[in-house]
Amino acid sequence: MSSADPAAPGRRTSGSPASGGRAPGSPASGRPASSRPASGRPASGGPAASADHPAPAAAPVLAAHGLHHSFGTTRVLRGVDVTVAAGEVVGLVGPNGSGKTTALRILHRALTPDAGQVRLEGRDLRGFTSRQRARRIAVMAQELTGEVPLSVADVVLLGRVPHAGPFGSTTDADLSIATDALDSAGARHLARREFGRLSGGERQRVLIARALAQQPRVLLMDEPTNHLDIGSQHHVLQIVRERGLATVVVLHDLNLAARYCDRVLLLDGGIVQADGPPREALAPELVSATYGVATERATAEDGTTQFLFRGRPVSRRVS
Ligand SMILES: Nc1ncnc2c1ncn2[C@@H]1O[C@H](COP(=O)(O)OP(=O)(O)OP(=O)(O)O)[C@@H](O)[C@H]1O
Repeated sequence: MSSADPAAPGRRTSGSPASGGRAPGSPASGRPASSRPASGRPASGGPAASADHPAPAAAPVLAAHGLHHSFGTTRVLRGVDVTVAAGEVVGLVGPNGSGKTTALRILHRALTPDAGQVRLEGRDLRGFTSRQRARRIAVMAQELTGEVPLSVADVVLLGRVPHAGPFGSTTDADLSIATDALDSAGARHLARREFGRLSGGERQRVLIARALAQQPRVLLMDEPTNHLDIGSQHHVLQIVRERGLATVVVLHDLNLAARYCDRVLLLDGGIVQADGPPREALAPELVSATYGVATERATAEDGTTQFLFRGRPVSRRVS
């Protein structure tokens, strides 16, 4: 890839704990349209009405079943299923150490599970070459590799590498795609800056642009909003929704998960405690038991869900 500057040209619940409600992976847009905000960011940044988002196809693009994994003697995942369909945004939530990142890493083969299988487009993920995987799955990991002495434009163009021809040269199409990705992520003005000198939030936007430039079918994101200001958090998740990709996103902010995800998977102790529409998977009693904090759920004037955490400890579930 050249260092051309793209800026120049341009468990299942249906809310109940692990009880077998909807099958994991079933389309999640069962979330009532009325529960979605009519619009977003305060006036335009939330998810669009579900009518704007085609219902996810029944067949998942990416499906993991029966994942078990341990690090040494620590059992981290204990029979986890994760599925995501085209156009579906699945939120992976749960307390620190519950296994979210581990599950996400298994979904793109950065980690091989002790047991369980992952299928991409209906085929065993192990049958894909790394290049074939990279053409289909983009990952925005937690780590910010800030020491890389590359410009922002170069970092975003790295997203095009899996699509490059035999000589790896950057085409006009690559530049146009990278520019579009930078625009979408609100980072075009950063194109000529050195990546390693950006702020945490700026880097986050650039890494999102790189993932978009990859033009994947599946987007895996590990806490993509953790360095972003409130407005930017909404902006980024709105972008994610608009792209219509099969997306699995690790989030700590339950208000964001409720607002932007079609389906939420609540992990605790390596077990899926709930997998369903946010209204069900994030029922206050489930949230309280999972996080050990008194939780109330309110509905704001614009119809969005707002969690209130009282800070008062309550007994946690023992997984
Ligand atoms: N490479 C590793 N070697 C040993 N233990 C690990 C490794 N990676 C993760 N763990 C452990 O596995 C458990 C789950 O970690 P994981 O990162 O999946 O949790 P998480 O839900 O993403 O947490 P957080 O919300 O804090 O990011 C933790 O106890 C962690 O210390």
